[in-house]
Amino acid sequence: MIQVVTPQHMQAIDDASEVPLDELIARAGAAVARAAIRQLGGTYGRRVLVVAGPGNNGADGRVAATRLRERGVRVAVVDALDLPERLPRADLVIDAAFGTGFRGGWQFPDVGATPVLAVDVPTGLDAATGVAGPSTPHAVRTVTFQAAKPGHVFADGPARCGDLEVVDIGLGVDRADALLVDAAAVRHWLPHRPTDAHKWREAVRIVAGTPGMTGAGHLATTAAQRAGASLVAVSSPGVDADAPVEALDRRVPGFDWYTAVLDDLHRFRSLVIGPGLGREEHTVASVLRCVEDAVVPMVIDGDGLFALAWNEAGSPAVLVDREVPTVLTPHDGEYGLLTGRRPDDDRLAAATSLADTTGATVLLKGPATVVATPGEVPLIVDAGDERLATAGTGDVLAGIIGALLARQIPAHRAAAAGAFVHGLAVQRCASVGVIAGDLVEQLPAVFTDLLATDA
Ligand SMILES: NC(=O)C1=CN([C@@H]2O[C@H](COP(=O)(O)OP(=O)(O)OC[C@H]3O[C@@H](n4cnc5c(N)ncnc54)[C@H](OP(=O)(O)O)[C@@H]3O)[C@@H](O)[C@H]2O)[C@H](O)CC1
Ligand SMILES: [K+]
Repeated sequence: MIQVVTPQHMQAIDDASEVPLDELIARAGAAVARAAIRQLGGTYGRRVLVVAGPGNNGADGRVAATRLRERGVRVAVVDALDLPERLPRADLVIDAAFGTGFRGGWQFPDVGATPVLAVDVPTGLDAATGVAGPSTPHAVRTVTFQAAKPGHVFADGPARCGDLEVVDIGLGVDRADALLVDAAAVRHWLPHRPTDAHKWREAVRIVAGTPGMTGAGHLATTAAQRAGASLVAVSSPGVDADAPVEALDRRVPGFDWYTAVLDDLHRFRSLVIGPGLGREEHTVASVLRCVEDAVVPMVIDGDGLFALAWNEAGSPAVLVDREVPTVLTPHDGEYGLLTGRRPDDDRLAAATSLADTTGATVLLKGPATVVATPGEVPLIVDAGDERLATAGTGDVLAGIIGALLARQIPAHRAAAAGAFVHGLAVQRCASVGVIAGDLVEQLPAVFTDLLATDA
């Protein structure tokens, strides 16, 4: 997995390093030159323009200019603080104006359609958050050093950075602030089905869907089945017996459905609660009883999160007291309900603080999803795309995570693996018109591909 380190932490690593700064800059600049040559597809006859600033980012760019000239590339270097009226023509612009030391108020020049290669970050992109400035260029490639920064992954980062290349310049990273989840990691986390398997061994209990929202129960159920649950039992409180739910259906009518759920919960390995449950007072009360008394790993999603938030004074307490893992899956609105404040631009900090106050695993959904658990290095999943912002996809994710928990994957990894698989599923879907059920259909192929690939 790629390590992600905050800019402040990277500065501390630099300061503590025995490698002199000049040497780090020499290595960084050489790596930028190599990336430029790859981008240009050669050296002969190629022209490069380096926009170089006054700090170390500019120094990286000037070293790259020297290396490129040595290879026969025609290079012009312009000073970012003294730009000429007309920029020299080029096949590639290297943005070495400013990196992590930028303090705003400087505009990157208009380079028209010429591709931009960014050194460390495209100028003006906040390396801590990924928020772009007014003139931050859209780079085709960004070369960064030793570790990715949160800014490469969140907010405007992916769109502004283009392809991200992380180059080893010989700094030892003591600890990552987060890890970017990849296929090799997820493959490693997925257990093989044991030879002594039986249908109760990886059984998932789901409480999801109500009259008018039975689809949520169906999506969570089929997703859990396709993600390897050996048996799924779903309760959709209040849904009458004629409603079309295809999975094994144990409907629980009435108010105090929690007793029925808790009574045979010992047979199950995980519980998913919340998708499409509704927000009635008795639903809230039943959810809270389940959270208090269920002694299996649990995913709380959708209206289950609302129930926790509704119980304003007690919501962290009811979670802190749980002795088995809990996974919360909020989007920004639900995060706001739970904490009283929507997450700010520092999404790693937002997920971590909710995990710390609740003791739960928090999966904060977004274009880059963060998974935080007390005592664990946060995981970032950027596998999906904007088509996941479609009704019902969250129900699918909750079902997948429920199945992975039932398969005995620890909560932190189960949540991240679930988000990763969910992201791969949308990538496999036809380009437009994706509905949540399509993700479920893709799951067998996603797991097959994951397990088949060597990496
Ligand atoms: N381990 C690593 O990742 C390494 C990264 N390296 C590169 O170093 C830069 C960070 O270098 P730094 O010198 O700290 O910062 P910058 O190059 O971004 O720029 C700071 C200087 O620019 C001045 N500045 C900032 N904003 C403006 C502005 N709007 N107008 C004018 N001048 C500006 C700033 O002046 P101050 O007055 O604020 O001090 C500084 O002079 C990192 O991004 C990597 O590219 C190294 O290669 C080492 C290892
Ligand atoms: K830059």
